[in-house]
Amino acid sequence: MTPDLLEQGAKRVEARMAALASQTVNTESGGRSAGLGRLKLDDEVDVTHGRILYLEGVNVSFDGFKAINNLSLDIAPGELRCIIGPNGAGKTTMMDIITGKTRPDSGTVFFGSTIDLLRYKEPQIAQLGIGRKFQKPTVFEQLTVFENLELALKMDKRVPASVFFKLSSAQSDRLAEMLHTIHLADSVSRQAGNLSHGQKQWLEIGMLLMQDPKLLLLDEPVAGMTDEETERTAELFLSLKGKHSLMVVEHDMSFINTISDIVTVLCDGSVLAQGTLAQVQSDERVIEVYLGR
Ligand SMILES: Nc1ncnc2c1ncn2[C@@H]1O[C@H](COP(=O)(O)OP(=O)(O)OP(=O)(O)O)[C@@H](O)[C@H]1O
Repeated sequence: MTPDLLEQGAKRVEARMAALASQTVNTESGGRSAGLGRLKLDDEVDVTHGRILYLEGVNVSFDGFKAINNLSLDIAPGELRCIIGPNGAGKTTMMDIITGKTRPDSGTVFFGSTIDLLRYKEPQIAQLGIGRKFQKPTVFEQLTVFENLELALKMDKRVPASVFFKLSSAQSDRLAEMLHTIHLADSVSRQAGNLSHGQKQWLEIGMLLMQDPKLLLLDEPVAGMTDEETERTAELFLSLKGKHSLMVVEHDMSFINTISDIVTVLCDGSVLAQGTLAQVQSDERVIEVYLGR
């Protein structure tokens, strides 16, 4: 990461942020930005160095307790990375750092080669194209599946009233395609509150995908799902791999076995082991702190 690259990246992002503030950016849907108020920054994430996410030497302490301890990790564009580790390993805190919820005491956190995430606040990081899915589904229960996805397209915090919003044909096509991707094409008119837990999770993932995130962080996505829902979620994630970069925190080993390429094991706030699931599962240190519990 050269100072030049850093400077160029920071300048580009700052220009876009300034444009957002003055509402002069050309976006889809008649001046509103597509997605939940997020700018489209398709050309802004420089992955020429082969990394969409890069953490180096990150430290965070809470009241003297080191939750993240010299953590270094990187993810390639289009990769589906699984993160496992015992309770308290620092998985959630790591995601909090990437998304700007928690500020590290020291270290480096980059989105691509040029965007220093530590310069930005949580909403700006979402605008840059990092989506996050928490463990519990959060959809608009009173609205239909279709309306939830439509809302994900049209909601724009800068535009107070969105009553004049009308889907373009490209957006309608995209929405229809999304319904298939998230296995909800047959439930388009159902109220979200009446969906199963797994279907709500898919719907929320669909809402995030409508914003076309570059990187999606997912915290225990299959917790509480039936076996069938878990299988379909695995299919969904495998279909997203390559188009999006994904970081998935999970405890469900059979799910990880189905979806993973590289698995990172976190323990005591840093990387304990990394490799294929078979490799980390046969690592004595991993068995001792996590798998052999
Ligand atoms: N805001 C906070 N204040 C104090 N301690 C915290 C805070 N956030 C996290 N911790 C501590 O940091 C450590 C790492 O927590 P974290 O939630 O990141 O772990 P985790 O790997 O996500 O665990 P789990 O699998 O149980 O969700 C834990 O010991 C936790 O108690």
